[in-house]
Amino acid sequence: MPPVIAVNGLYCRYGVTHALTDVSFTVDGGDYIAVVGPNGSGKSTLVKALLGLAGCDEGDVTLFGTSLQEFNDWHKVGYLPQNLNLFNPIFPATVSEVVGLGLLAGKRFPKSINRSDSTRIEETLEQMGIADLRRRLIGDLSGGQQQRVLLARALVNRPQLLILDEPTAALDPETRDRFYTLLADINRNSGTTLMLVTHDSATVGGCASKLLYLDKKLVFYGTFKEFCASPEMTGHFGGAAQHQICRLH
Ligand SMILES: Nc1ncnc2c1ncn2[C@@H]1O[C@H](COP(=O)(O)OP(=O)(O)OP(=O)(O)O)[C@@H](O)[C@H]1O
Repeated sequence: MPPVIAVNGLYCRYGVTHALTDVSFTVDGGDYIAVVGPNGSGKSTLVKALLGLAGCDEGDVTLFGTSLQEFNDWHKVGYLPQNLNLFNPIFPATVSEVVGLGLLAGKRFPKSINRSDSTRIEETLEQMGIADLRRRLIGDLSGGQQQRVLLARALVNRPQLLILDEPTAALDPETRDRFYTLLADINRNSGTTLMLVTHDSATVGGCASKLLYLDKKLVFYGTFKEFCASPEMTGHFGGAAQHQICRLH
């Protein structure tokens, strides 16, 4: 099986700003990668590069063994973006309809929801624990509930790879922890490969299998255990900062 993601010698910049320099790594099926790093370290740029949305000048990205230039299997990839644009209360769509949009994206014209799609939507709502919200208007829900709906929309196609860019930024700590538990269940139960950009490295360390630390270049990529036992990383971050990331390990 080819790796789910293979990045090789990636360089990305915005004008004169170098966002990523010589980044290479591979992600295997079933991995759960926590992508961390300071503000402006290139995390969102990496996500955009994986989705073919960043202008990178050098290097290759391969998804499921196919170079991004030829990759067409976008139904295998789910994406939850960073900016949680909370819905306006009068946005005229129900929870079921918003989740259904995730299925329409993968269809050719004419796009419509059939009976098996409706079953799939219902199953996904159940899985996310939001079936009781199905007829509510999305704009009437709390931030945590809306984020679950958007996660359901990203998952309704049953993607093999789910990329999440700071999905918990607008959530309170308790809702955030529940969201992380949900992601860990998805990874464990359906083997979905997860790539999660987060500032909660300590919290997510309890569930993610590997840590990818960016600071415009790849500072570290490996298991949390390796990170926590690495004298090189102690030298790089200082013991206190390393302990912050490692305290749940
Ligand atoms: N559209 C853009 N135009 C110009 N510069 C950009 C653009 N997007 C990002 N940058 C710059 O590229 C660098 C990497 O940004 P990026 O958003 O990838 O970082 P990040 O790690 O996701 O940051 P944060 O944690 O703050 O979300 C930063 O210096 C940023 O200012």
